[in-house]
Amino acid sequence: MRHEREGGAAGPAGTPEFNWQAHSVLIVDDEEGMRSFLARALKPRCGLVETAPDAEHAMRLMARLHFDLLILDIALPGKSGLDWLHELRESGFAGDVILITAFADLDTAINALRGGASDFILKPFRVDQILNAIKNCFQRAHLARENFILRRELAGLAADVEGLVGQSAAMESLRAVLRRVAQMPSTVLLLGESGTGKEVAARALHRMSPRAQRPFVPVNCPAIAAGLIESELFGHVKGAFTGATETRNGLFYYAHGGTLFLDEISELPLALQTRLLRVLEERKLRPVGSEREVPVDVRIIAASNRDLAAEVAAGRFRQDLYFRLAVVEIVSPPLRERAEDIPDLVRHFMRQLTAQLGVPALALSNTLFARLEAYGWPGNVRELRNFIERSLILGGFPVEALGTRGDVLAGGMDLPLDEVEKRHILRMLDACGGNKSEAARRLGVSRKTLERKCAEWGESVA
Ligand SMILES: Nc1ncnc2c1ncn2[C@@H]1O[C@H](COP(=O)(O)OP(=O)(O)OP(=O)(O)O)[C@@H](O)[C@H]1O
Repeated sequence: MRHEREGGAAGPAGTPEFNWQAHSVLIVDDEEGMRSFLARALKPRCGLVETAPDAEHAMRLMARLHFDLLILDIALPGKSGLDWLHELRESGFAGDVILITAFADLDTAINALRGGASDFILKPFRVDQILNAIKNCFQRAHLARENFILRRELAGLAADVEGLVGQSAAMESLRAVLRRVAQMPSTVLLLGESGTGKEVAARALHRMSPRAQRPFVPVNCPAIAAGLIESELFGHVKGAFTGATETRNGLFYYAHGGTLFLDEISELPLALQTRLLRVLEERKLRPVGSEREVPVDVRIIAASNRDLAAEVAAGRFRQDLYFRLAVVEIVSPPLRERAEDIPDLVRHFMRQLTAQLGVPALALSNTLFARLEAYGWPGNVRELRNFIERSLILGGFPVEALGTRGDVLAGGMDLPLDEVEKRHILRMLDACGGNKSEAARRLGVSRKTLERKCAEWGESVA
Protein backbone atom coordinates (compact mmCIF):
# COMPACT_ATOMS: atom_id res chain seq x y z
CA MET A 1 0.00 0.00 0.00
CA ARG A 2 3.05 2.27 0.04
CA HIS A 3 3.12 4.95 -2.63
CA GLU A 4 5.99 6.43 -4.59
CA ARG A 5 8.65 7.99 -2.43
CA GLU A 6 10.10 11.44 -2.93
CA GLY A 7 11.70 14.12 -0.86
CA GLY A 8 13.67 11.95 1.62
CA ALA A 9 13.77 13.18 5.18
CA ALA A 10 11.93 16.40 4.46
CA GLY A 11 9.31 17.31 1.88
CA PRO A 12 9.23 20.77 0.32
CA ALA A 13 7.39 22.19 3.31
CA GLY A 14 9.22 19.94 5.76
CA THR A 15 12.07 20.41 8.17
CA PRO A 16 14.97 18.05 8.67
CA GLU A 17 13.70 17.17 12.16
CA PHE A 18 11.08 14.69 11.15
CA ASN A 19 10.42 12.36 8.29
CA TRP A 20 7.27 12.97 6.26
CA GLN A 21 7.56 9.43 4.94
CA ALA A 22 7.01 8.04 8.42
CA HIS A 23 3.47 9.48 8.51
CA SER A 24 0.14 8.21 7.22
CA VAL A 25 -2.79 10.41 6.24
CA LEU A 26 -6.48 9.75 5.57
CA ILE A 27 -8.41 12.36 3.54
CA VAL A 28 -12.17 12.36 4.12
CA ASP A 29 -14.13 14.63 1.77
CA ASP A 30 -17.20 14.05 -0.36
CA GLU A 31 -15.83 16.19 -3.23
CA GLU A 32 -13.89 14.03 -5.65
CA GLY A 33 -11.90 17.10 -6.82
CA MET A 34 -10.76 17.97 -3.29
CA ARG A 35 -9.77 14.35 -2.55
CA SER A 36 -7.62 14.05 -5.64
CA PHE A 37 -6.11 17.54 -5.16
CA LEU A 38 -5.00 16.63 -1.63
CA ALA A 39 -3.92 13.12 -2.58
CA ARG A 40 -1.73 14.50 -5.39
CA ALA A 41 -0.10 16.94 -2.97
CA LEU A 42 0.51 14.37 -0.24
CA LYS A 43 1.30 11.07 -1.95
CA PRO A 44 4.84 12.08 -2.97
CA ARG A 45 5.58 13.15 0.61
CA CYS A 46 3.84 10.84 3.07
CA GLY A 47 4.35 7.12 3.55
CA LEU A 48 0.66 6.29 3.19
CA VAL A 49 -2.20 8.39 1.82
CA GLU A 50 -5.76 7.07 1.53
CA THR A 51 -9.02 8.81 0.67
CA ALA A 52 -12.67 8.26 1.62
CA PRO A 53 -15.87 10.08 0.53
CA ASP A 54 -17.64 9.75 3.90
CA ALA A 55 -17.29 8.64 7.52
CA GLU A 56 -18.50 5.13 6.80
CA HIS A 57 -15.79 4.41 4.20
CA ALA A 58 -13.23 6.11 6.42
CA MET A 59 -14.14 3.84 9.35
CA ARG A 60 -13.60 0.78 7.19
CA LEU A 61 -10.12 2.01 6.23
CA MET A 62 -9.30 2.86 9.83
CA ALA A 63 -10.26 -0.62 10.96
CA ARG A 64 -7.45 -1.99 8.79
CA LEU A 65 -4.81 0.73 8.76
CA HIS A 66 -3.17 3.10 11.18
CA PHE A 67 -3.37 6.82 10.38
CA ASP A 68 -1.42 9.59 12.11
CA LEU A 69 -3.53 12.36 10.60
CA LEU A 70 -7.08 12.83 9.30
CA ILE A 71 -7.93 15.66 6.94
CA LEU A 72 -11.65 15.94 7.45
CA ASP A 73 -14.32 17.95 5.65
CA ILE A 74 -16.84 19.37 8.14
CA ALA A 75 -19.78 19.09 5.74
CA LEU A 76 -19.96 15.39 4.96
CA PRO A 77 -23.05 13.57 3.67
CA GLY A 78 -24.62 11.25 6.25
CA LYS A 79 -22.80 11.65 9.52
CA SER A 80 -21.30 15.16 9.70
CA GLY A 81 -17.55 15.54 10.04
CA LEU A 82 -17.98 17.07 13.49
CA ASP A 83 -20.23 14.33 14.86
CA TRP A 84 -17.84 11.75 13.56
CA LEU A 85 -14.84 13.59 15.06
CA HIS A 86 -16.61 13.53 18.40
CA GLU A 87 -17.20 9.76 18.14
CA LEU A 88 -13.61 9.19 17.06
CA ARG A 89 -12.20 10.99 20.08
CA GLU A 90 -14.65 9.13 22.34
CA SER A 91 -13.43 5.84 20.93
CA GLY A 92 -9.87 6.86 21.71
CA PHE A 93 -8.45 7.99 18.35
CA ALA A 94 -5.29 9.85 19.36
CA GLY A 95 -4.07 11.09 15.97
CA ASP A 96 -4.25 14.63 14.61
CA VAL A 97 -7.31 15.97 12.78
CA ILE A 98 -7.27 18.96 10.43
CA LEU A 99 -10.75 20.19 9.51
CA ILE A 100 -11.46 21.62 6.10
CA THR A 101 -14.22 24.17 6.32
CA ALA A 102 -16.09 26.78 4.30
CA PHE A 103 -16.12 30.33 5.64
CA ALA A 104 -19.78 29.92 6.66
CA ASP A 105 -18.77 27.18 9.09
CA LEU A 106 -16.03 29.21 10.76
CA ASP A 107 -17.71 29.35 14.19
CA THR A 108 -18.35 25.63 14.11
CA ALA A 109 -14.71 25.01 13.23
CA ILE A 110 -13.49 27.14 16.10
CA ASN A 111 -15.71 25.15 18.46
CA ALA A 112 -14.34 21.96 16.96
CA LEU A 113 -10.85 22.97 18.00
CA ARG A 114 -12.08 22.67 21.57
CA GLY A 115 -13.65 19.33 20.73
CA GLY A 116 -10.50 17.61 19.60
CA ALA A 117 -9.50 18.99 16.18
CA SER A 118 -5.83 19.97 15.88
CA ASP A 119 -6.36 22.73 13.32
CA PHE A 120 -8.72 23.91 10.60
CA ILE A 121 -8.19 25.38 7.20
CA LEU A 122 -10.60 27.56 5.22
CA LYS A 123 -11.65 26.66 1.68
CA PRO A 124 -10.32 27.56 -0.81
CA PHE A 125 -6.68 27.02 0.18
CA ARG A 126 -3.36 26.67 -1.58
CA VAL A 127 -1.10 23.59 -1.38
CA ASP A 128 1.46 25.40 0.77
CA GLN A 129 -1.25 26.33 3.33
CA ILE A 130 -2.37 22.75 3.90
CA LEU A 131 1.24 21.51 3.87
CA ASN A 132 2.06 24.03 6.58
CA ALA A 133 -0.86 22.93 8.74
CA ILE A 134 0.19 19.27 8.30
CA LYS A 135 3.80 20.09 9.06
CA ASN A 136 2.73 21.74 12.33
CA CYS A 137 0.77 18.63 13.35
CA PHE A 138 3.64 16.29 12.51
CA GLN A 139 6.10 18.52 14.34
CA ARG A 140 3.93 18.58 17.45
CA ALA A 141 3.71 14.78 17.43
CA HIS A 142 7.46 14.64 16.84
CA LEU A 143 8.08 16.96 19.80
CA ALA A 144 5.82 14.90 22.05
CA ARG A 145 7.87 11.81 21.18
CA GLU A 146 11.17 13.64 21.68
CA ASN A 147 9.98 14.96 25.05
CA PHE A 148 9.09 11.50 26.18
CA ILE A 149 12.46 10.16 25.09
CA LEU A 150 14.37 13.00 26.74
CA ARG A 151 12.63 12.39 30.05
CA ARG A 152 13.59 8.72 29.88
CA GLU A 153 17.11 9.58 28.83
CA LEU A 154 17.68 11.96 31.73
CA ALA A 155 18.03 9.23 34.34
CA GLY A 156 20.78 7.41 32.46
CA LEU A 157 22.41 10.50 30.97
CA ALA A 158 25.25 11.14 33.37
CA ALA A 159 26.43 7.56 33.18
CA ASP A 160 26.16 6.99 29.50
CA VAL A 161 26.89 9.96 27.30
CA GLU A 162 30.60 9.37 27.26
CA GLY A 163 30.19 5.88 25.89
CA LEU A 164 32.44 2.90 26.26
CA VAL A 165 35.61 3.42 28.28
CA GLY A 166 38.57 1.01 28.09
CA GLN A 167 41.48 0.30 25.72
CA SER A 168 41.94 -3.43 26.40
CA ALA A 169 42.05 -5.81 23.42
CA ALA A 170 38.63 -7.14 24.51
CA MET A 171 37.11 -3.66 24.46
CA GLU A 172 38.78 -2.77 21.16
CA SER A 173 37.34 -5.85 19.51
CA LEU A 174 33.93 -5.16 21.08
CA ARG A 175 34.07 -1.65 19.62
CA ALA A 176 35.05 -2.99 16.20
CA VAL A 177 32.09 -5.40 16.17
CA LEU A 178 29.70 -2.68 17.34
CA ARG A 179 30.93 -0.30 14.64
CA ARG A 180 30.40 -2.92 11.95
CA VAL A 181 27.03 -4.13 13.16
CA ALA A 182 25.72 -0.59 13.75
CA GLN A 183 25.47 0.03 10.01
CA MET A 184 23.20 -2.97 9.46
CA PRO A 185 19.50 -3.12 10.29
CA SER A 186 19.80 -6.56 11.95
CA THR A 187 18.47 -7.39 15.38
CA VAL A 188 21.27 -7.72 17.93
CA LEU A 189 21.51 -9.85 21.06
CA LEU A 190 23.93 -8.63 23.71
CA LEU A 191 25.01 -11.23 26.23
CA GLY A 192 27.22 -10.90 29.27
CA GLU A 193 27.23 -10.77 33.03
CA SER A 194 25.30 -8.08 34.81
CA GLY A 195 27.10 -4.73 34.99
CA THR A 196 29.46 -5.41 32.07
CA GLY A 197 28.06 -2.52 30.05
CA LYS A 198 25.47 -4.12 27.77
CA GLU A 199 23.28 -1.03 27.90
CA VAL A 200 26.27 1.20 27.25
CA ALA A 201 27.11 -0.98 24.24
CA ALA A 202 23.49 -0.81 23.02
CA ARG A 203 23.53 2.98 23.22
CA ALA A 204 26.85 3.10 21.36
CA LEU A 205 25.40 0.81 18.70
CA HIS A 206 22.46 3.16 18.29
CA ARG A 207 24.63 6.28 18.20
CA MET A 208 26.78 4.82 15.43
CA SER A 209 23.78 3.60 13.42
CA PRO A 210 21.86 5.42 10.68
CA ARG A 211 19.09 5.73 13.30
CA ALA A 212 21.24 7.91 15.57
CA GLN A 213 19.02 10.98 15.12
CA ARG A 214 15.94 9.00 16.14
CA PRO A 215 15.07 7.82 19.69
CA PHE A 216 16.80 5.18 21.75
CA VAL A 217 14.20 3.72 24.10
CA PRO A 218 15.46 1.41 26.87
CA VAL A 219 13.00 -1.05 28.42
CA ASN A 220 13.89 -2.96 31.54
CA CYS A 221 11.61 -5.98 31.04
CA PRO A 222 11.54 -7.29 34.65
CA ALA A 223 10.73 -3.81 35.98
CA ILE A 224 7.30 -3.80 34.31
CA ALA A 225 4.47 -5.72 36.00
CA ALA A 226 3.71 -8.88 33.96
CA GLY A 227 0.11 -7.81 33.32
CA LEU A 228 1.14 -4.45 31.90
CA ILE A 229 4.09 -5.38 29.66
CA GLU A 230 1.96 -5.92 26.58
CA SER A 231 0.28 -2.54 26.79
CA GLU A 232 3.54 -0.81 27.78
CA LEU A 233 5.23 -2.18 24.67
CA PHE A 234 2.43 -2.06 22.14
CA GLY A 235 0.05 0.57 23.57
CA HIS A 236 -3.66 0.16 24.16
CA VAL A 237 -6.96 1.68 23.13
CA LYS A 238 -9.42 3.18 25.56
CA GLY A 239 -11.43 0.49 27.34
CA ALA A 240 -9.06 -2.34 26.35
CA PHE A 241 -8.96 -3.42 30.00
CA THR A 242 -10.07 -2.15 33.40
CA GLY A 243 -8.16 1.04 34.06
CA ALA A 244 -7.50 1.80 30.39
CA THR A 245 -9.36 5.11 30.61
CA GLU A 246 -7.70 6.54 27.56
CA THR A 247 -5.81 5.43 24.50
CA ARG A 248 -2.07 5.26 25.13
CA ASN A 249 0.83 4.76 22.78
CA GLY A 250 3.32 2.03 23.60
CA LEU A 251 7.12 2.11 23.77
CA PHE A 252 7.32 0.81 20.20
CA TYR A 253 5.54 3.99 19.12
CA TYR A 254 8.03 6.17 20.95
CA ALA A 255 10.95 4.27 19.43
CA HIS A 256 9.59 4.76 15.90
CA GLY A 257 12.45 5.14 13.43
CA GLY A 258 14.94 4.45 16.22
CA THR A 259 16.03 1.62 18.51
CA LEU A 260 14.17 -0.27 21.22
CA PHE A 261 16.51 -1.79 23.81
CA LEU A 262 14.91 -4.76 25.56
CA ASP A 263 17.04 -5.35 28.63
CA GLU A 264 16.77 -8.67 30.51
CA ILE A 265 14.76 -10.15 27.64
CA SER A 266 14.81 -13.59 29.32
CA GLU A 267 12.34 -12.19 31.87
CA LEU A 268 9.67 -11.61 29.23
CA PRO A 269 6.67 -13.92 29.86
CA LEU A 270 6.26 -16.66 27.23
CA ALA A 271 3.00 -15.21 25.87
CA LEU A 272 4.73 -11.89 25.28
CA GLN A 273 7.65 -13.65 23.60
CA THR A 274 5.16 -15.00 21.06
CA ARG A 275 3.74 -11.54 20.40
CA LEU A 276 7.18 -9.99 20.10
CA LEU A 277 8.21 -12.63 17.57
CA ARG A 278 5.16 -11.80 15.44
CA VAL A 279 5.95 -8.10 15.55
CA LEU A 280 9.55 -8.75 14.51
CA GLU A 281 8.46 -10.95 11.64
CA GLU A 282 5.53 -8.95 10.35
CA ARG A 283 6.90 -5.47 11.14
CA LYS A 284 3.40 -4.58 12.34
CA LEU A 285 1.76 -4.50 15.73
CA ARG A 286 -1.73 -4.31 17.10
CA PRO A 287 -2.22 -2.18 20.23
CA VAL A 288 -4.10 -4.01 23.01
CA GLY A 289 -7.84 -3.91 22.30
CA SER A 290 -7.38 -2.46 18.82
CA GLU A 291 -8.39 -3.97 15.54
CA ARG A 292 -5.93 -1.86 13.63
CA GLU A 293 -2.39 -2.86 12.83
CA VAL A 294 0.30 -0.21 13.05
CA PRO A 295 3.44 -0.40 10.92
CA VAL A 296 6.63 -0.83 12.97
CA ASP A 297 9.96 0.71 12.05
CA VAL A 298 12.10 -0.07 15.06
CA ARG A 299 15.46 -1.78 15.45
CA ILE A 300 15.52 -4.22 18.35
CA ILE A 301 18.56 -4.71 20.52
CA ALA A 302 17.94 -7.31 23.22
CA ALA A 303 20.17 -8.08 26.19
CA SER A 304 20.40 -10.85 28.72
CA ASN A 305 22.77 -11.77 31.51
CA ARG A 306 21.46 -15.32 31.41
CA ASP A 307 22.61 -17.94 28.95
CA LEU A 308 19.66 -17.66 26.57
CA ALA A 309 20.48 -20.93 24.80
CA ALA A 310 20.23 -22.65 28.20
CA GLU A 311 16.93 -20.86 28.85
CA VAL A 312 15.69 -22.24 25.52
CA ALA A 313 16.82 -25.75 26.51
CA ALA A 314 14.98 -25.38 29.83
CA GLY A 315 11.77 -24.39 27.98
CA ARG A 316 11.71 -20.90 29.47
CA PHE A 317 12.53 -19.04 26.29
CA ARG A 318 11.08 -19.56 22.83
CA GLN A 319 13.62 -21.05 20.47
CA ASP A 320 12.25 -19.25 17.39
CA LEU A 321 12.46 -15.89 19.16
CA TYR A 322 16.00 -16.69 20.28
CA PHE A 323 17.04 -17.41 16.68
CA ARG A 324 15.24 -14.26 15.51
CA LEU A 325 17.01 -12.10 18.10
CA ALA A 326 20.41 -13.70 17.85
CA VAL A 327 20.97 -12.77 14.19
CA VAL A 328 24.03 -11.06 15.61
CA GLU A 329 25.19 -12.16 19.06
CA ILE A 330 27.72 -9.98 20.87
CA VAL A 331 29.26 -10.83 24.22
CA SER A 332 30.24 -8.09 26.64
CA PRO A 333 33.29 -9.43 28.54
CA PRO A 334 33.41 -9.47 32.37
CA LEU A 335 35.68 -6.88 33.99
CA ARG A 336 37.97 -9.52 35.52
CA GLU A 337 38.97 -10.54 31.97
CA ARG A 338 40.02 -7.00 31.10
CA ALA A 339 41.47 -5.73 34.35
CA GLU A 340 43.80 -3.41 32.38
CA ASP A 341 40.71 -1.22 31.74
CA ILE A 342 40.35 -0.54 35.47
CA PRO A 343 42.60 2.57 35.65
CA ASP A 344 40.76 4.22 32.72
CA LEU A 345 37.40 3.35 34.23
CA VAL A 346 38.42 4.66 37.66
CA ARG A 347 39.53 8.00 36.16
CA HIS A 348 36.34 8.16 34.13
CA PHE A 349 34.06 7.53 37.11
CA MET A 350 36.14 9.85 39.29
CA ARG A 351 35.59 12.72 36.80
CA GLN A 352 31.92 11.92 36.41
CA LEU A 353 31.12 11.43 40.09
CA THR A 354 33.14 14.33 41.55
CA ALA A 355 31.12 16.61 39.28
CA GLN A 356 27.87 14.89 40.25
CA LEU A 357 28.50 14.75 43.99
CA GLY A 358 30.34 18.06 44.23
CA VAL A 359 33.23 16.52 46.18
CA PRO A 360 37.01 16.75 45.54
CA ALA A 361 38.76 13.94 43.63
CA LEU A 362 40.88 11.39 45.51
CA ALA A 363 44.54 10.79 44.74
CA LEU A 364 45.18 7.76 42.53
CA SER A 365 48.25 5.54 42.73
CA ASN A 366 49.69 2.46 41.06
CA THR A 367 49.34 0.60 44.36
CA LEU A 368 45.65 1.34 44.35
CA PHE A 369 45.28 0.19 40.74
CA ALA A 370 47.19 -3.02 41.50
CA ARG A 371 44.82 -3.67 44.39
CA LEU A 372 41.75 -3.03 42.26
CA GLU A 373 43.07 -5.18 39.43
CA ALA A 374 43.64 -8.04 41.86
CA TYR A 375 39.98 -8.13 42.82
CA GLY A 376 37.42 -10.22 40.87
CA TRP A 377 34.57 -7.64 40.50
CA PRO A 378 31.60 -10.04 40.38
CA GLY A 379 29.32 -7.03 39.85
CA ASN A 380 31.62 -5.88 37.01
CA VAL A 381 31.81 -2.22 35.96
CA ARG A 382 28.67 -1.34 37.95
CA GLU A 383 30.38 -2.59 41.13
CA LEU A 384 33.51 -0.57 40.29
CA ARG A 385 31.40 2.54 39.77
CA ASN A 386 29.64 1.98 43.11
CA PHE A 387 33.02 1.46 44.77
CA ILE A 388 34.30 4.81 43.44
CA GLU A 389 31.11 6.54 44.53
CA ARG A 390 31.40 5.07 48.04
CA SER A 391 35.09 6.07 48.17
CA LEU A 392 34.27 9.66 47.24
CA ILE A 393 31.62 9.82 49.92
CA LEU A 394 33.95 8.29 52.53
CA GLY A 395 36.89 10.44 51.41
CA GLY A 396 39.18 7.41 50.88
CA PHE A 397 39.28 4.05 49.08
CA PRO A 398 38.04 1.23 51.35
CA VAL A 399 40.31 -1.31 49.62
CA GLU A 400 40.53 -3.47 52.73
CA ALA A 401 36.88 -4.42 52.08
CA LEU A 402 37.83 -5.92 48.73
CA GLY A 403 38.94 -9.52 48.35
CA THR A 404 41.28 -10.58 45.58
CA ARG A 405 40.79 -12.17 42.18
CA GLY A 406 39.72 -15.81 42.59
CA ASP A 407 39.08 -14.82 46.15
CA VAL A 408 35.62 -13.46 45.57
CA LEU A 409 34.68 -15.71 48.45
CA ALA A 410 37.43 -14.12 50.48
CA GLY A 411 38.85 -16.06 53.39
CA GLY A 412 40.30 -19.01 51.52
CA MET A 413 39.89 -22.68 52.37
CA ASP A 414 39.36 -22.27 56.09
CA LEU A 415 35.90 -20.76 55.87
CA PRO A 416 32.80 -22.83 56.69
CA LEU A 417 30.26 -23.03 53.87
CA ASP A 418 27.67 -20.76 55.49
CA GLU A 419 30.30 -18.04 55.96
CA VAL A 420 31.26 -18.30 52.28
CA GLU A 421 27.60 -17.99 51.38
CA LYS A 422 27.13 -15.00 53.65
CA ARG A 423 30.15 -13.16 52.25
CA HIS A 424 29.12 -13.84 48.68
CA ILE A 425 25.57 -12.64 49.25
CA LEU A 426 26.66 -9.50 51.06
CA ARG A 427 29.16 -8.71 48.33
CA MET A 428 26.49 -9.20 45.69
CA LEU A 429 24.16 -6.87 47.56
CA ASP A 430 26.95 -4.37 47.65
CA ALA A 431 27.54 -4.76 43.92
CA CYS A 432 23.86 -4.10 43.32
CA GLY A 433 23.91 -0.95 45.42
CA GLY A 434 21.67 -2.62 48.05
CA ASN A 435 18.95 -3.51 45.54
CA LYS A 436 17.53 -6.76 46.96
CA SER A 437 15.48 -7.78 43.93
CA GLU A 438 18.44 -7.34 41.60
CA ALA A 439 20.82 -9.18 43.97
CA ALA A 440 18.34 -12.07 44.40
CA ARG A 441 17.95 -12.33 40.63
CA ARG A 442 21.69 -12.46 40.05
CA LEU A 443 22.19 -14.98 42.82
CA GLY A 444 19.43 -17.14 41.36
CA VAL A 445 17.35 -17.16 44.57
CA SER A 446 14.00 -15.58 45.40
CA ARG A 447 13.89 -12.22 47.09
CA LYS A 448 12.15 -13.92 50.02
CA THR A 449 15.11 -16.31 50.48
CA LEU A 450 17.53 -13.41 50.37
CA GLU A 451 15.53 -11.46 52.95
CA ARG A 452 15.31 -14.52 55.23
CA LYS A 453 19.07 -15.02 55.12
CA CYS A 454 19.79 -11.36 55.80
CA ALA A 455 17.36 -11.47 58.74
CA GLU A 456 19.19 -14.55 60.11
CA TRP A 457 22.46 -12.60 60.12
CA GLY A 458 20.76 -9.55 61.59
CA GLU A 459 21.57 -7.62 58.41
CA SER A 460 19.10 -4.91 57.59
CA VAL A 461 19.20 -4.27 53.91
CA ALA A 462 17.61 -1.26 52.27
N1 LIG B 1 32.85 0.30 29.17
C1 LIG B 1 32.21 1.14 29.99
N2 LIG B 1 32.57 2.42 30.02
C2 LIG B 1 31.96 3.29 30.87
N3 LIG B 1 31.00 2.95 31.73
C3 LIG B 1 30.61 1.68 31.74
C4 LIG B 1 31.17 0.70 30.87
N4 LIG B 1 30.59 -0.47 31.09
C5 LIG B 1 29.69 -0.26 32.04
N5 LIG B 1 29.68 1.03 32.45
C6 LIG B 1 28.84 1.61 33.51
O1 LIG B 1 28.54 0.55 34.41
C7 LIG B 1 27.17 0.58 34.82
C8 LIG B 1 26.49 -0.70 34.37
O2 LIG B 1 26.47 -0.77 32.94
P1 LIG B 1 25.21 -1.32 32.14
O3 LIG B 1 23.94 -0.92 32.81
O4 LIG B 1 25.39 -0.96 30.71
O5 LIG B 1 25.44 -2.88 32.36
P2 LIG B 1 24.52 -4.09 31.90
O6 LIG B 1 25.43 -5.15 31.39
O7 LIG B 1 23.45 -3.59 30.96
O8 LIG B 1 23.89 -4.54 33.28
P3 LIG B 1 22.52 -5.36 33.57
O9 LIG B 1 22.66 -6.69 32.88
O10 LIG B 1 22.51 -5.50 35.07
O11 LIG B 1 21.39 -4.51 33.04
C9 LIG B 1 26.60 1.84 34.20
O12 LIG B 1 26.72 2.87 35.14
C10 LIG B 1 27.50 2.10 33.00
O13 LIG B 1 27.52 3.45 32.67
